[in-house]
Amino acid sequence: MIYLIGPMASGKSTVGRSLATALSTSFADSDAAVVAHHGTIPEIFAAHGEQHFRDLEVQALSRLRTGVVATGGGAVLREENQQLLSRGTVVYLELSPQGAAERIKADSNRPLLAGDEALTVWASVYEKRRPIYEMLADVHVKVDGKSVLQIVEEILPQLNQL
Ligand SMILES: Nc1ncnc2c1ncn2[C@@H]1O[C@H](COP(=O)(O)OP(=O)(O)OP(=O)(O)O)[C@@H](O)[C@H]1O
Ligand SMILES: O=C(O)C1=C[C@@H](O)[C@@H](O)[C@H](O)C1
Ligand SMILES: [Mg+2]
Repeated sequence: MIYLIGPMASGKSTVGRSLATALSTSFADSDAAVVAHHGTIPEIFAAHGEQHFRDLEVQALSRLRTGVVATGGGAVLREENQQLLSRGTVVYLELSPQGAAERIKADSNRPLLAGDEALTVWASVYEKRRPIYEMLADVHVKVDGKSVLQIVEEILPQLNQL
């Protein structure tokens, strides 16, 4: 199992799909798995709160057992998920605030980034999580200024060296 971790908009879903294709394996996304069963992420946050979403995220991740899995940006917060990820190979995508600014402007699907303070929130959420991403990472790639294909080509040789 290969898990993609990193802050919101770092490209876990996009790079994960492309990495799975390169490795001729399956791709799954824990956010998409939650949404498929429980409705959109903004709806879940609004109706039941973030901790309920985290419970659903733990359930979804525990059910994904093959191939490449893109996690949600906050999945690493839960101890159960940290243990699960540690049993697989973890790829951490690092993104700068400048890179994030370009990506999150027009996106309304991340409840934690709703509103004018989106980038400030993104950065403060990231700083709290950065030590966990670094602790879990087997492979660490800085994604700024790189195409999805370039990122995949950077990940592949590092996976082979593990
Ligand atoms: N290397 C890249 N270059 C340019 N744009 C990218 C790149 N990777 C991803 N993107 C774009 O950035 C946005 C965020 O990507 P993506 O949804 O894959 O991030 P994510 O890490 O899965 O975010 P989340 O934590 O919210 O699930 C998308 O619009 C995607 O098309
Ligand atoms: O970083 C986060 O806490 C989140 C990231 C997204 O992938 C979603 O899982 C959700 O919007 C929460
Ligand atoms: Mg995603």
